[in-house]
Amino acid sequence: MTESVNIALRFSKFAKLNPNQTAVVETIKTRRDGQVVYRQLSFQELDEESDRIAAGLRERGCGPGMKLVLFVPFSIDFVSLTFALFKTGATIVLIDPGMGRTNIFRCLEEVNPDGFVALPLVHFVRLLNRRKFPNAKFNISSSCWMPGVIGKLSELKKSKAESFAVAKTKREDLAAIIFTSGSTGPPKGVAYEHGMFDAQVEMIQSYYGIEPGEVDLPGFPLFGLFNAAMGVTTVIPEMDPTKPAQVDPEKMIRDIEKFKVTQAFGSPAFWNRVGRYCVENGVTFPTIKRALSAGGPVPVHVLKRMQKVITKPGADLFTPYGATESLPVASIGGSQVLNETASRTGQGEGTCVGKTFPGVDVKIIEITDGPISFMTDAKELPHGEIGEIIVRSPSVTREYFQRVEATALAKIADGDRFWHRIGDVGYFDNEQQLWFCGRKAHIVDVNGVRHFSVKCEAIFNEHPNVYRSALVGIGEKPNQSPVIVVEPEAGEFPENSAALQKFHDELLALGKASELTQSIETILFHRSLPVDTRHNVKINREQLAKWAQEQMS
Ligand SMILES: Nc1ncnc2c1ncn2[C@@H]1O[C@H](COP(=O)(O)OP(=O)(O)OP(=O)(O)O)[C@@H](O)[C@H]1O
Repeated sequence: MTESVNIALRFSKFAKLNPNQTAVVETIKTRRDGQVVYRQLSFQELDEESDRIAAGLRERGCGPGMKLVLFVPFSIDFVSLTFALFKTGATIVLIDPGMGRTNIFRCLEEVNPDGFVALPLVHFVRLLNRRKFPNAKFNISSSCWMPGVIGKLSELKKSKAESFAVAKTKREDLAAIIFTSGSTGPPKGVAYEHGMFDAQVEMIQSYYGIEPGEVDLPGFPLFGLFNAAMGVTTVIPEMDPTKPAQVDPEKMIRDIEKFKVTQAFGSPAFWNRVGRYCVENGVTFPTIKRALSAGGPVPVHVLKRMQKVITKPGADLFTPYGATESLPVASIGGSQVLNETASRTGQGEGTCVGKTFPGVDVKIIEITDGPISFMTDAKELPHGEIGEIIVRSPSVTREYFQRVEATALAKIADGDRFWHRIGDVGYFDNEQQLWFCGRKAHIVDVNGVRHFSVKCEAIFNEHPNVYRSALVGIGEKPNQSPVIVVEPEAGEFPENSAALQKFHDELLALGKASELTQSIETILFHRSLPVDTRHNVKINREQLAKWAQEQMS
């Protein structure tokens, strides 16, 4: 008999062995006197609660083959509902609330869900648009009763679970459909099989040496689920996970100190804000063993500040590299970046994302736009040459949900296995370290010469008054005009023409001094570059190109 694979099984197994360890903590409210009220569940309580919810869901007809949209905020209920759904064998559809109404509707219609496990407000919107979701009959409200719902979460929590058994999910069964952040084109539904989540948990835990009993503050909800499967306590941060750039550092510091957090995950925008506050106020994190940051390159200034904040010997800020479709791929620690690779980044060599995880294969192939059906059609490039990054591992996803064309563009068959084209460009150096040079869609082609965004921007980012910059191309490939759009550091925006001229000339001189950026003659200043809604860090260069064109005309 084949063994069942499901991260809910990992979680339950740990809960049986360590029933009293705290599994999840959430903030309920802050009293008038400033005292914060928390709610927490032990592993046993979370396991039993998710069993009862799963039994209640199953009683009402939920099971394998069903696709249910889970739309509740990151909370204890989110964690117990997710494990309950995994236990029933149903497929969870996860949508980022930050992706905007139009995208949310488009994604939901595409999935054609069998129902919604959601907040009353979501049910209200569902009711207004019921024709768009013809199959959505299995609807559960997370709080009050709504028309068309067949149950409430509070009722599910009272179900009898004595004889409940977890569905026998196989490695290839569909566990979840998770949408990409849509920073290059519309978001796509990534089909996650149970075996892929399981491999992800295994790889992340063993690579970083994450031990049961640790305490994590995950700025990104998916990490909360992995924690429970690793025996790690989750402290749900009091923040809007769709707005990491606006996180309140004081609240993060409060919880990191109170719960002696050993690990915290946040996008570079999260650490930028927290790190600045900590350095300005002399705050350090002596309990943190590892901070993690992903979603885009982590700027050197962020790493430098965090190095002052994370004081435990041997502790570091790591920057795992990967994507929704393929996580993890590679990783590097902030101290290695600062000691060894940052100076090369400043000279335009790209961002070093480190060595690949054990069990992950990465190749660099010649850059092409169309689909590549078989690996025999791809041309592998030697070390040092920039090409498309492709990846193969047990956690890499096989397809986009019902998107044949997008799947064909992103996957390459290789015998009975396959490779994922991550959509990024980069190269391997002689020490087998992977360097990220930007997204393939962001290459600017100047008379046939490819300009890679991350490499070129780094030259301008060396100016002390530049917070970040973005390379955009005006016109059609291969004859685009390159433009660099600069967001100055706070308080450094050139407010008069003399300041503007000076800043402009300094940047132009920097650009002219490097072979990579010699052709860039147009420099524009922007107060706040448009960024993605999930990590608040990926610059929307498509939108910015239109803005640049308007400015120039
Ligand atoms: N450590 C890192 N350093 C540099 N870039 C990173 C790092 N981690 C992730 N990225 C960038 O983020 C991308 C993955 O982003 P994500 O999966 O959130 O959605 P997306 O790819 O932006 O969505 P879409 O495919 O819809 O545009 C990677 O391909 C890479 O460009």
